[in-house]
Amino acid sequence: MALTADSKQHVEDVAEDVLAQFERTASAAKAKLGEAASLTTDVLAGVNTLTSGSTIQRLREIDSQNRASYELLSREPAIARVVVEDEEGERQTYYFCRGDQGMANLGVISYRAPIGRLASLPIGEEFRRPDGRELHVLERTQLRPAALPEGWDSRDTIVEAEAFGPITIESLRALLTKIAGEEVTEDILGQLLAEETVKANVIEGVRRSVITKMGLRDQPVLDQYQDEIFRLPLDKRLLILGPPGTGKTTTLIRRLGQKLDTAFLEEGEQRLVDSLGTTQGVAHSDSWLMFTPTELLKQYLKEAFAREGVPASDLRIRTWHDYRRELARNAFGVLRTATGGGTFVLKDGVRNLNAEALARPTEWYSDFDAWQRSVYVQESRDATVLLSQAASTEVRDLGSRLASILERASDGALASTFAALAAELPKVQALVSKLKEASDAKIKGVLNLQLNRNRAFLDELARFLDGLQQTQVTDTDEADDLDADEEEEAAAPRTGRAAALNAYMQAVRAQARSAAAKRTLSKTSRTGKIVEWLGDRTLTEADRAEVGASLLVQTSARRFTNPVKRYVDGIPKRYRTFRRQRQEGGAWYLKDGFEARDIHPLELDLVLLAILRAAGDLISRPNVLRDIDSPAWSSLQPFLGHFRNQILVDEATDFSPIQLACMGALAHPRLRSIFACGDFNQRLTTWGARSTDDLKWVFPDFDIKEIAVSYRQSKQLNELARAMIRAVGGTEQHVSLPAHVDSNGVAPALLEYAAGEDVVAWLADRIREIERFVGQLPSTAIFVNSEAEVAPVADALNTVLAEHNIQVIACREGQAVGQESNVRVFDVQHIKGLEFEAVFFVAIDRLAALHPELFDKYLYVGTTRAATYLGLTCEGAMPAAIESLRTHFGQDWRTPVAGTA
Ligand SMILES: Nc1ncnc2c1ncn2[C@@H]1O[C@H](COP(=O)(O)OP(=O)(O)OP(=O)(O)O)[C@@H](O)[C@H]1O
Repeated sequence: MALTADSKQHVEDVAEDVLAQFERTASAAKAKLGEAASLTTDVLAGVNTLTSGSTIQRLREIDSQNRASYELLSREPAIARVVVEDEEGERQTYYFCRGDQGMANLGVISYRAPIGRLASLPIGEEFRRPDGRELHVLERTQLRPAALPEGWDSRDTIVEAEAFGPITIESLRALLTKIAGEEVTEDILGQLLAEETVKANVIEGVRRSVITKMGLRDQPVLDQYQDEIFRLPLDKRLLILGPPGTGKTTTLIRRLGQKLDTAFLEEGEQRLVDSLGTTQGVAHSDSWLMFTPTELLKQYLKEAFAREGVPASDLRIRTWHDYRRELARNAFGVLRTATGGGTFVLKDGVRNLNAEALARPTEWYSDFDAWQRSVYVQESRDATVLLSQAASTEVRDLGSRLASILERASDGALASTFAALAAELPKVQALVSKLKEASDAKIKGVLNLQLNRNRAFLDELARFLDGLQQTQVTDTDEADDLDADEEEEAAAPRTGRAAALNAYMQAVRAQARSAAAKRTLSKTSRTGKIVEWLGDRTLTEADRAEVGASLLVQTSARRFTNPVKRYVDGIPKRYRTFRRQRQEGGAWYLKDGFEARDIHPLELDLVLLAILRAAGDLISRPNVLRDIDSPAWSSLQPFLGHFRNQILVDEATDFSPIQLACMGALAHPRLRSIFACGDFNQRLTTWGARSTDDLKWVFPDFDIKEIAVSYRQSKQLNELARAMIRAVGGTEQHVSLPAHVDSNGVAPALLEYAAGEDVVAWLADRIREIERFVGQLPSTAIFVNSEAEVAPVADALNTVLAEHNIQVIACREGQAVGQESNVRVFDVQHIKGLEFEAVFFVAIDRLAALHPELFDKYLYVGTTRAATYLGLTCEGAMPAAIESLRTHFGQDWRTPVAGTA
């Protein structure tokens, strides 16, 4: 394009300023890199041996941060240049860089700093500096520095000023070089050609860039709405909603990058984060966790995290599927392990939930949680009743004190009950020890008697036990649990005399207890069998009643030796009882077809949430956190290790409200920093959150922000996406295309009544067409309906495309492999959150039959992965649900679509 003479001069001045600034900054950064190395060696050499290891560690950290910043600046001296004017009419030019440190003496500031917002503001906007000065944006340039052998350049620079723009300049260097050429050349042909090159170098508006590889595109400067969101304070519960391609994930990563750097936190936040770091023993930069729905998305985002300088992202981006199992199995003992802990066996395929549970998970959870709280309180009250009826006045007094505390317990306020119970702990503990000593002495007394009569008694018992172990592999679940809390003995010995002693004590206790409670022991249980074997080699009947009574008191009193632990650890077992009761009542569960120990993943979410919230509610109280080492609260300590300063969730609408609440409960209660993004129309799970009400249930103070500029898709594909939402009855959203960008593309292509070789030939033709149009093969994906189709489709395409040396990769199980090729075949279930220049969707009519519940969502998510080229194939006719979209499609990209030519 041609600019006016004034504007041309202006742009040239800008170009000169920019390239000189790049040179200055990069040289200064390089010089610093040389200096920094020797400086650290000096400092460290000067450190005497008394300086603590942590000081040296800190120095090393600072040193490596500095080095990383200088390295970044030497490669990328700036990403934006902004000219502002203050109230007095004074002008100033700022340069902004990507990393966390700029070079203030050269006028380069980090984009992450508050004033970095200038880079995102449109011309004419006002910005108030922290010192109160108002700045008015006059001119803005977005830069992409490139170091060439002949010097610095900036590619596809976007310049915007009050008088002109935005314009895109392919090469700032070429702009300046051509000017010089104009003056010296005498050659008219040369001048004409040069003029044309100059014109081609400057383009009106902003160009869409082609996606050339698999991975989130680099977008160094955000738009003003995204920018505002990523800068919001750390201690917020934020949710960004927006249609596909509006930059939700981009904003999330940018926010994480900024918030991990304590220099950009607010003062209060910095202090809090420092103190959490000290108590938790984990640096703020490591204290985060992000959830994504698929492994593939995690791979896809890897490079974007690296660009942000976020360390070890691999370890901290997790799928809920994996993390849930880890928490439930290794941390909270909900799932069974080989060492004997845990209650349940997780079964993905178990069919035990009814439609109500699936449709109203939050009510289901609330029902369970209210039930389990009241059962806990009721059982504790029952225990105090037993204590109040004991023979000893000491026990009776304790019983009535505990009873009056529980009297005041309302279901919602267990924390104050626990606090009140805490004062009684030492007395309860002393009582239990005293009683236990006495009853143990009695039992050991009879044992000694037996040993005096027969020294081989324990060995004989051990042999009997070995026999029992072989015949009886598992004990019945429920009966044993009732008494299992008898002793909190860690790892009871399993064989030999020690095991025999243990078994003897337990069996005699069980016998005494049942005598006192006037119950009979089950003859078929392990204990029943041992008691039978013992015959009269046990307590006398009179002793049995007395010891039994004491044991019953002990059991009741033990409920109060560590009530918090009892409450939290008892949740899985309470869940099992809840399930049985509700199942009998016909609520939430199917009548039969599953075993008591099986648990569905969505049930496991429920149990985990009850545990996490129970612990989190207590820990969030300042007095609890302060006294976390005291016996009353110390059982909560392990939870601290699971808290993170920041929790992030990408594609939040794929997670159920219960899952989101679990993730939220992992956020440190002092900060409660949660950042999630998603889009209800893109929900690809049957259990995912469906409405803002679901999300408000998770956090009543969720601050929901909407963004609406759709950057990914061409105008044609945007229109198709919107029409699709209307056709399938999704929620219509406000969406607009970026201003000044030529978003015109091509109509999507449709192939009907085709299968097998015909489809492969059509795909191959379209792929070749794209390569011709673009001049290179951009990032291209082919979606198929199942894992089994991935390899055959890739193989068939490879055969056809071999003559043009186009390699097609089969991405099995959602694994993206290698960078060497740009055409990949995926099972459609893995494609959430990704973006490609071209997308083909094979046999979408079969998708309708495969996933009737989610067909429209898969179709919508699949088609919105494409930036420019979209091709759909059907084995039969286009599915009826989207027949109305037919007018949007062409057959290929050579012939224009009817009505749009
Ligand atoms: N401010 C911006 N200017 C230009 N392009 C942008 C901007 N923000 C994001 N993009 C680009 O838009 C594309 C989509 O971004 P991103 O994947 O973050 O969107 P999303 O909202 O998470 O999408 P989806 O809902 O499909 O997961 C990316 O190529 C990204 O680089």
